[in-house]
Amino acid sequence: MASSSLIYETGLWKDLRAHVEEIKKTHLRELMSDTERCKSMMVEFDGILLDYSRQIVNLDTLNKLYNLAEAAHLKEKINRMFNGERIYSTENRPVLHIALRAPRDSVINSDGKNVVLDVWQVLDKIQDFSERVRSGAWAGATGKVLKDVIAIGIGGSFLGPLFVHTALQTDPEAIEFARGRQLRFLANVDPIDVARNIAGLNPETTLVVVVSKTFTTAETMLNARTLREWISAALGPQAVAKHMVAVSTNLKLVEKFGIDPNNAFAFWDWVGGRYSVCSAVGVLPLSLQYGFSVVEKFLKGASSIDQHFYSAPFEKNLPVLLGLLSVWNVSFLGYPARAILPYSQALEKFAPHIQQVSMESNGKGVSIDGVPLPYETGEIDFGEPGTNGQHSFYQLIHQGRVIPCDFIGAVKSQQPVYLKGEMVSNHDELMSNFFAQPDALAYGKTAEQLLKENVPHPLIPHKTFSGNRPSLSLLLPSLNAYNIGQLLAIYEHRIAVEGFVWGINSFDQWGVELGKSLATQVRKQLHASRKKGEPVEGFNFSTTTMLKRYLEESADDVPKED
Ligand SMILES: O=P(O)(O)OC[C@H]1O[C@H](O)[C@H](O)[C@@H](O)[C@@H]1O
Repeated sequence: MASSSLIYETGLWKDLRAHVEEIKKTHLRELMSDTERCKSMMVEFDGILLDYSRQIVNLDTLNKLYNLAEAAHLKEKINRMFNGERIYSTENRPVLHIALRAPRDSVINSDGKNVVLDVWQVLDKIQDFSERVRSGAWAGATGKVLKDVIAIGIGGSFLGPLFVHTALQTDPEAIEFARGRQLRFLANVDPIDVARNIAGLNPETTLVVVVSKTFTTAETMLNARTLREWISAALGPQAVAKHMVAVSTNLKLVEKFGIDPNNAFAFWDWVGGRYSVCSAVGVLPLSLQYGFSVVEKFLKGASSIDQHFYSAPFEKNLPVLLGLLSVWNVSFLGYPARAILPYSQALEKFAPHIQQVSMESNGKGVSIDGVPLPYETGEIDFGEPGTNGQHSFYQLIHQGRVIPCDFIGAVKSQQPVYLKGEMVSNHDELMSNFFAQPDALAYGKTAEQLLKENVPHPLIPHKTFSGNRPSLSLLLPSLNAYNIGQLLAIYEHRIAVEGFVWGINSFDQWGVELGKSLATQVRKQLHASRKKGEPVEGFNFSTTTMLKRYLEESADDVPKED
């Protein structure tokens, strides 16, 4: 129980609170006119430029935030993570996703064991297996090349790999390696998702990868049984051995399911589900689709950020700066949401992935010592690629609620288009918006400006923009596998920084358990009512009414078993 004091009780926290009034006196328009200030808020590392000058901060704010980080022992916490200490206290585990992308010759010890050796043993196995599948040396039961892969998994065993796959899909190098192959993801227990995944696929040419850290997740296991049946029905039960492999930390359950443990790719309990995309969870399906060499570049990009995060001083450290700014926005300025706005269709699945990493990590109600928090943690993350989002929810961001925005853009497009006679290239057109939106949010538009433009008086209030809406911009050189790895690691570590400062455990997720156990109760009831005609019992009036109606109206749809 409570052993250390909350960061909230420190003088530094109170000092930052008091500082809010001060900073709010200056509009972002004025803050932006201070070139020296803006210059100091541009930070570059390994080709990535961060511009946070449109945050509602001055140099004083930053110093106060660095002091807060010190009071929260941020550096020590980062070191403890990198040293393999058991910082995931509620399950007494280390948090070592950084080891998943560490160079082969590096040493990261956990309990006196160099885990990098284990990591590379699995990476080598993935490389070998994916090359055999891709070449046809490992073929399906009827001798055909397994050119299509369905990866079954949910949550952390799905969102990260989906994000990276979506991002690589149009990368010119990755395209070459993916020719003639397909990768699909089956996550939802909704049978519609099964139907969509198998549509147009032939079991003879399909490899199913069951991805589950625990190998107990209800959705994943039911989907795995469903696709096992799909393969068996078409090719006979013996075909399963050639058509199904697994990724898990629980190799015993993999075997029990009927998958040869030799065809299973391990990872370890020191990898959190939502931090597992660099383990076999992501590396296996992505290597099957794009070849191991492309995926290795992705790992290298993440590793570069790991080193930077570990060693750069706070004022030059991208994840630390981003994390501290988030804490500032949430805890002091009182902005509970964050919009993730990549100006690239390739990053279409970035916001959904970060949603899990961030909201499952930092949406907590107690401190790491179990003390109820007197302040809120975590952000409400959402986002869409620009420019699509502009035509959807930006209205609210410009004139409604204040939502700090992350603008993410790339200098080079994966798929440039230059049309004759157009003013600019298609990528320039996209990026015009990337550069314009942050200023629109920061500066807004005043009634005086509108008057000068002869806007009719009654429309002036409607066309006025208050401005003073914070954002930050990340400009990447391009969006190849390496850059995608960098981006992933920046956000992973940013989220850890926030959790470290808030003094919470960013690595557990007890909040998802209650719903799961209530679903078990409902599942039992549905079984008892359908199979034995038992009445609905033990639920409140509302749930009972809904359940009865569902059972009655679907009675004819469920086939009777003998
Ligand atoms: O990989 P699995 O063990 O199947 O877990 C899949 C997911 O389910 C859980 O409910 C957790 O909330 C997620 O963090 C996890 O990634």
